[in-house]
Amino acid sequence: MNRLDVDVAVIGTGTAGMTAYRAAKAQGARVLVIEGGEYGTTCARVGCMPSKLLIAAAESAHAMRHSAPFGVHAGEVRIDGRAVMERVRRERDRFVGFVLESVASFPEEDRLRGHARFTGPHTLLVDGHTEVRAARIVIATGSSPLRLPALADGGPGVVTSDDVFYWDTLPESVAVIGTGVIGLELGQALHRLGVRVKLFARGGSIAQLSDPEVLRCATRVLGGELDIQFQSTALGAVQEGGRVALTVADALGTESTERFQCVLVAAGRRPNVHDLGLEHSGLERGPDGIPLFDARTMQCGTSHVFIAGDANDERPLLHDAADHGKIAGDNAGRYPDVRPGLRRTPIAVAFTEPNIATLGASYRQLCAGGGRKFAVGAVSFENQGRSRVMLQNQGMLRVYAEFGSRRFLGAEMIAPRAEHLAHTLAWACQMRMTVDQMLDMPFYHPVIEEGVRTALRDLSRCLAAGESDVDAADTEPGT
Ligand SMILES: Cc1cc2nc3c(=O)[nH]c(=O)nc-3n(C[C@H](O)[C@H](O)[C@H](O)COP(=O)(O)OP(=O)(O)OC[C@H]3O[C@@H](n4cnc5c(N)ncnc54)[C@H](O)[C@@H]3O)c2cc1C
Ligand SMILES: NC(=O)c1ccc[n+]([C@@H]2O[C@H](COP(=O)([O-])OP(=O)(O)OC[C@H]3O[C@@H](n4cnc5c(N)ncnc54)[C@H](O)[C@@H]3O)[C@@H](O)[C@H]2O)c1
Repeated sequence: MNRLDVDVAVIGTGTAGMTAYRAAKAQGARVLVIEGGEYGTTCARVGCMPSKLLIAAAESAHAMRHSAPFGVHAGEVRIDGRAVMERVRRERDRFVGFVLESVASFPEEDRLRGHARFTGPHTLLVDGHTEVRAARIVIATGSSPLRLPALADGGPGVVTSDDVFYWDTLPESVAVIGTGVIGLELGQALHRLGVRVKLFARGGSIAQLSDPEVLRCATRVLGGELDIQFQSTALGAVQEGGRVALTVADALGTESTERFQCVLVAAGRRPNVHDLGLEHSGLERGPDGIPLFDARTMQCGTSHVFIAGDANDERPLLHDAADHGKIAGDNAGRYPDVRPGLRRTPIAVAFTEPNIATLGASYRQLCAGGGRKFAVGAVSFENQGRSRVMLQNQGMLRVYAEFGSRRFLGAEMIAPRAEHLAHTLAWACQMRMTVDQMLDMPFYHPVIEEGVRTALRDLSRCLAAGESDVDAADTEPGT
C-alpha cells in the first residue's frame, strides 16, 4: 500500500476538480488530483461540446429544409449519418485533446489514478493501492445519468447521453424518455437529422421552465415540431433483435408498446456521492445523501471538506462547476481562513430551437411562500419584426421586477436566439438594474432585442399600475 500526505486532495478531475486544483495550488498548497475515470471532463467528452456539435448539424439540415419560403430551393436534403457522427466525434476529440494537454501540464506527482473513497475524515483509499492523508479535501466527482429501474433489463438498445456521442452512425428511430434539457436538445437534433423520434414525458415539464405562460407556449411550439407524449410512464423495455420494444402507460393508464432502434433515457442526472464512503467522512448529509454545504464558500459545515460542481447539485452547469471549483480550491488552500467567493446571477440555456432560457430568480422561486408580489411583463415573438424577417417568429419572454424598488429580478423565455437575450438580461440582473435603467440602454433596429424592450415596457406599465397581475398565492408554477 502506497501512502501519500498532502495539504489538499481533490477527488475528480473534471471542470470543477481542475479549477479547484489550480486555485488551491495558487495558495501554495501541496495538491493531489485523483481521477477514477477518464481524463477529459464530462463537458468535453459527453456533455456540452458534443451535444452542441450534433445540434449544429441538425440546424444546418433544418435550414436547408426550410429555405423554400425565402424563395431558396436547396433540392433534396440527404443526411449522411456516418459523416454527421464522424464530425461530432472528431471535433469532440479535439476539444478533449485540449483538456488532456491541460491535465498533462499538472506535475506527475500531483496526479493519481483510481477511485477514491473516504475511510476517515482525513483519509481516502484509492482503488486499494494508495492511502491518501489530506489536511483538506475537495469533492468534485460530477454526476451520472439516472438509470430507470423499469428499463434496466432493456438490453444494449437502452442508452444514455453518455453513449450517444460514441455512435458510428445515426439510428433509424429513438424513443426519448424525459423532456428535460438533454431529452429536448438531443431529441430535436436527432429529429432534424431525419431520425424518427418520439419523446415521452412523465409530467408536463419542458426543460427548466417554471412560468406557466412560457411553459404553455413552449409546449405548443416544440409540440408543433416534435412528437411528444406527455403524462406517460415508461413501464418496461425488451430487446428484440435490433429493436427495443418500449411499453408505456398514458395518463389514463392505457398501455401501448412501440418499437425503436434505441431508447434514450434522459430522466435526469445524479450526483456521484453515493460510492464515496461519505459515511466515514463525518460530514452531515441531506436527504439526497449530498453533504450539507454553504453555496458561497462550498464548505461542508465547518469542516475541512469542500464540494464543487455537479457533485453538489446546486446548479449542474459548466460555468457554475468552474466557479464552484475556484471557490472550493481557493478555500481548501487557505483553510481555515475560508472566504465567500463570487457567485453570479443564475443563467441556464437549453439549445433547442427556439432556445429556452432562464436567468435570475425563476417564476417558481418568486412565487415560493406565496407572500411576495412581483410585476410581470411579457412579449410574444410571433409579430416581432426581426424574428419574422428570419421566419423564426415563435416564442414568448416574461420578465419580472420588484414593486417599490422597480428592480429587475429575472426572466423565463422560449425565444429566437434566447442564448443572447439571456446574457443581456442576466448582466442587467447582476448589476441590480431597475427596469427604467434597462430601458435607458441602447436598442438597435431591427434586432430581436427590440422584443426585450417591448417586454420591459410592459413590465414598466405593470409596475406603474402598482399591483401585480400575478397573485403569488393563486399561481401554479409549471412542474
Ligand atoms: C449531454 C449533456 C450536455 C450538457 N450541455 C451543457 C451545456 O450546454 N452547458 C452547460 O453549462 N452545461 C452542460 N452540461 C452540464 C455540464 O457538462 C456539467 O455541469 C459539468 O461538466 C460538470 O462538471 P464537473 O466537474 O462537476 O463534473 P465532471 O466533469 O463529470 O468531473 C467529475 C470527475 O470525477 C471523477 N470521479 C467521480 N467519482 C470519483 C471518485 N470516487 N474518485 C475519483 N474520481 C471520481 C469522474 O470520473 C469525472 O472525471 C451538459 C451535460 C450533459 C450530460
Ligand atoms: N444546455 C445546457 O445547459 C444543458 C444541456 C444538457 C444538460 N444540462 C445539464 O444536465 C442536467 C441533466 O439533464 P437532464 O435532461 O437529464 O435532466 P433534467 O432534470 O433537465 O430533466 C429530466 C427530465 O426527465 C423527467 N423524468 C424524471 N424521471 C422520469 C421518469 N421516471 N420517467 C420519465 N421521465 C422522467 C423529468 O420530468 C424531466 O423532464 C440538466 O439539469 C442540466 O443541468 C445542461
